Amino acid sequence: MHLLQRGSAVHSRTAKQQRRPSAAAAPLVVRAVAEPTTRPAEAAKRNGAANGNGKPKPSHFLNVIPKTAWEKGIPPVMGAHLMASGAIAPISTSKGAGLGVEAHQFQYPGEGNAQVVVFATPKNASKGLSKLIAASAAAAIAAKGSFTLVLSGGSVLNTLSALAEVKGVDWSKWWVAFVDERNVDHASPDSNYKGAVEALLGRVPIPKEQVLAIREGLPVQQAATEYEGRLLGLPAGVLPRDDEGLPVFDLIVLGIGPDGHVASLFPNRPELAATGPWVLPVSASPKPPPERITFSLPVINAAKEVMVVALGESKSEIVQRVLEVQALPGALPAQLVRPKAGRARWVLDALAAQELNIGEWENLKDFPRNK
Ligand SMILES: O=C(O)C(O)[C@@H](O)[C@H](O)[C@H](O)COP(=O)(O)O
Repeated sequence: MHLLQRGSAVHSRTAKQQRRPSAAAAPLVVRAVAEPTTRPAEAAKRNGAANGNGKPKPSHFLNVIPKTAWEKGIPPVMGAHLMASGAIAPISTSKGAGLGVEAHQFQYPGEGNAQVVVFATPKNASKGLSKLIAASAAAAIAAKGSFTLVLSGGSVLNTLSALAEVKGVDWSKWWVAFVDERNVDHASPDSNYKGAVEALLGRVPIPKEQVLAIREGLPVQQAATEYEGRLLGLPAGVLPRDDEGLPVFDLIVLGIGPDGHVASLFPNRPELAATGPWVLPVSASPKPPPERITFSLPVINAAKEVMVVALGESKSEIVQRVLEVQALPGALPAQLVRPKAGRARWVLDALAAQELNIGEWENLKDFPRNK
């Protein structure tokens, strides 16, 4: 585990903690920010309801997997729950529309590589994130002479603007790709590329040929294939492959949507189960615009490091659900972000973290909530 910079608090849940309740690991709190404004009683009530203790929960907490969508069962790539015995849980134990879910241990492979970093304010988070990214870049450049940064769209792009102020960055070694992109022209206000240029790329001297934007004006399937082709063509010194042939990006920075989507991997959609292509076309996206391309989940999880950035009160509910509430497989794509050999970091501000019960994560009797 790594400790992070001043002004933030780092929290981890380790696989060891979850498997061996008697061997609690020491907490990794470096420096606490102002206590989050969690109201324990309300949180306990909500969490209890989410675990099927008989209390109804509001409809927007329901995780519904339409049976018709997965006739042969939920594909394993979408995540399977491990039971306390270590066995993989049955596909769904939902008794009805998400109510009364059976108790399973909330535990996934790679759990020990996850950290939550909480900054006091969005400004601190933006600065802190910039330093984390710059540190990842420096490490990658020292190790392999290049740094591959993969961006998503939405509000996270603005958060990256502080990166342009960081001193001593060797921008000439950076390569930038997009974990998802809307299938629109670069000049469109919907373009993630345009957002990234305005927030960061237009302000730093990364060579233009090292910024991989979507090709404009193609049908979405072709746009995905063409983008994947360019990634496949990158030299191994820039984009190495793992033993499964998947690309190992140095850092993927994700935002998160209110439904738990990351990149353009939306809940209970077929793209979540894709294991072949690196880049997938998405049509009829629930978040506009309707056509997008997205990295597959295995490509995201092959990265050396993934950061999920969530700032502000509007993200607090989904952050709490993803980090503390067991979802049915596929219901919360963000819960499936678990780099198989790398590290996952959640970068939050105090408002986004306010519903979390971080203090209880060390309480092995009540967390994970498996009763
Ligand atoms: O292009 C996109 O739409 C995304 O990459 C998407 O995954 C985004 O990151 C989240 O929806 C969060 O977006 P906000 O932070 O703007 O809510």
